Amino acid sequence: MTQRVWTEVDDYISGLLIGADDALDNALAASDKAGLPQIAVSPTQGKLLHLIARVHGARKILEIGTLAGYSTIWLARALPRDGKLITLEYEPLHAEVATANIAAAGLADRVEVKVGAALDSLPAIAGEAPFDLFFIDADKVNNPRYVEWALDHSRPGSVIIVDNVVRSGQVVDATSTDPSVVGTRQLGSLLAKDPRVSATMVQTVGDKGYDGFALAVVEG
Ligand SMILES: C[S@@+](CC[C@H](N)C(=O)[O-])C[C@H]1O[C@@H](n2cnc3c(N)ncnc32)[C@H](O)[C@@H]1O
Ligand SMILES: [Mg+2]
Repeated sequence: MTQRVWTEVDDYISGLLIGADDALDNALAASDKAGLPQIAVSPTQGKLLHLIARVHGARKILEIGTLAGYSTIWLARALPRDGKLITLEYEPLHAEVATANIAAAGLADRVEVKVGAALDSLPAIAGEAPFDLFFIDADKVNNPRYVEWALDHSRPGSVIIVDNVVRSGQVVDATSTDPSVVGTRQLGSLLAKDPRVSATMVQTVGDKGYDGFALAVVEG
């Protein structure tokens, strides 16, 4: 199997089950126009996030790593009208593009974009806890700290999803000095050892290439 086949199959699935979507398509176009990197989740991954949030009945979501708000829109659409999503973004330009995209998607009443380094923003939103669902997709080196914070600000049954945990397969390399790989392996150890959580990691292929995500549920 090659990248060409993975992309063709993802295109087939997107065409079949997602289709054209003005808010999401315009969000990606605005992201490209502003020169933001093309590192959002794929449409099929975005819909997976949306479906998990719906199945879970999430009312309060924390996202770390907004970019242009593509995954934010998918997740926020799963919320009830009185639900809330807080998303943390380091780059002011990314936050500006995301804020416009979220407003254009009709979700400004449910979404708050906070600008700054996530570790600096987290203490200020502790009062919003517990969150029902966390989507962590920012600087991978800090993933262990983000998940620790999530565990401390969750409830039994809260869901934690961490994106990009496969690192092109480098996650198996215990000798790696790549900070993202080291952070991901520390995250894996934390998920394995912490009795507060039960987790798995799933490898994925698609139009984003070879990757994977971690899915965890907070124990009762
Ligand atoms: C992979 S992108 C997020 C993609 C987005 N979740 C989506 O799928 O549409 C990662 C984002 O995290 C942001 N970021 C990186 N380090 C951060 C930090 N320390 N705090 C908050 N955001 C950070 C980057 O600026 C970037 O916009
Ligand atoms: Mg990602």
